[in-house]
Amino acid sequence: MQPNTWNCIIKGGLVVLPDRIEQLDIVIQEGRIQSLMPYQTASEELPLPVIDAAGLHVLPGAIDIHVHFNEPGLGAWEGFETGSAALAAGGITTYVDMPLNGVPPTVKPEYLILKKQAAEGRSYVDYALWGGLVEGNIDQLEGLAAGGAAGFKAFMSEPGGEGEEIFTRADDQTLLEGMKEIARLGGVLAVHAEDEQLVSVLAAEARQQGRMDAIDYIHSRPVEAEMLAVQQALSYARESGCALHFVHISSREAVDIIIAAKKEGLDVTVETCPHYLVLTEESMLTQGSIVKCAPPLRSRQQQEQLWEAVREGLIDIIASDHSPCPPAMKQSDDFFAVWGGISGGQSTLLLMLEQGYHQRGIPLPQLMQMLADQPAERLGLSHIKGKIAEGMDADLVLVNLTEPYELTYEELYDRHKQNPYTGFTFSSTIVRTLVRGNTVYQSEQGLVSQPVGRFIARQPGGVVHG
Ligand SMILES: NC(=O)NC(NC(N)=O)C(=O)[O-]
Ligand SMILES: [Zn+2]
Ligand SMILES: [Zn+2]
Repeated sequence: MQPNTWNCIIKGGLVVLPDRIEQLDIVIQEGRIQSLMPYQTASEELPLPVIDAAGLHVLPGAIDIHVHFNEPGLGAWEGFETGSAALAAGGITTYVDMPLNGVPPTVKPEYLILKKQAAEGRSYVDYALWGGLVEGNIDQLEGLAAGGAAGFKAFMSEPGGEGEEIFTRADDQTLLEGMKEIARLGGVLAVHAEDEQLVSVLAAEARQQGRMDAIDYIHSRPVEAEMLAVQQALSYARESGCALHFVHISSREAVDIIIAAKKEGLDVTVETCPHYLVLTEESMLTQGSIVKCAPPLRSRQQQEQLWEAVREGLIDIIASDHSPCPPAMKQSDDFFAVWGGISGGQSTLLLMLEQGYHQRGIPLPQLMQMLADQPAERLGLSHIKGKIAEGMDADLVLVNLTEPYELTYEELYDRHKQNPYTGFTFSSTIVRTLVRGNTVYQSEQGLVSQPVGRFIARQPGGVVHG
């Protein structure tokens, strides 16, 4: 048997397939789904350990393509062990770590190797790694792709950050030339789309006038800044032919611009995050810096329009943008100065089940398209991850949709436990998380295995396990 893979049968669960839900037995061999069999036809034949899933739903393990775990260099902010433990407890079985907020940032092949070494043997779930596109590193992109980078990330606004070699904003020329190179490599570029010119002028004006509260921060990063940057990035995608992914889109206006480009035939995808669907600018006024993010939380009306986009199937991917920091970096009277980032990695699936399925009646297969199938598709992982089908990795989450679960401070596995939904009671409980057939988390016992996660190297034209 390959290391880190397991054999078992998951019996009688309500299995969420891409287009329907069916009661099935799932036979797992060598960490892969060997067969999906009608209920009660598998367990007698095969001498395998049986996991009884009667009364539970079996979902494909969620795939979070947008987390910041801060290693190498800034493990005190999060780190692979605590970050991936939080994801395992939240039913996430694969993540893709962002190239910034670590030291050094992942902008050279040798830095990608350092990150792989930092993660080796320390992740509870499988992972891939983003490379970065920054000013002056276009000649490094081919080496990053050869090293297995899942794709590339660029910022159109200043990302901020710490360390002597921080991740910088991609100016227009870097963005366009970088997209041409990424298109040549057959890769994808993920973009933080806010117009730096507009947000920096508005922030400077506010600070000159001594206006440095949460509301001033919110007003300094209006929806117009997101729309401007989206339009600019799309114009470069048209010119370069580069596949484009917009991270953490916060407004329906930006979604509509992206959908129009999709209809033109551009290869473009759109991601939003649970915090834009669950929290509003009011939350930033009441909960303060723990929910500071860029783009900022929007109005209730914006939120409902974003939910409509989710329901209409216009949102390709839901990702956490788990972006932690030491608590001290969240404390300042100047709201512009505190770290921007929300630590929601453990609660993405719970929130989307709660507000998407329970409250808005969005079917589970449709939810899991955004949480698993389409994230895998975007990063060339979809022949091994992202759905429940024969031959796929046995990355599964058993959920009890009728058992309430309180996300207490003690239940949080991330390092600084700054999850804004702490204390919230959900209608569903994540009962068990399996990575390639191995149970890594169980609701009663918590983490129940060593870190079994593996690096997934993306090779041009396909993916092989690292
Ligand atoms: N430097 C960051 O981690 N930034 C992140 N922070 C947010 N979104 O507030 C991001 O993804 O832009
Ligand atoms: Zn961002
Ligand atoms: Zn981010």
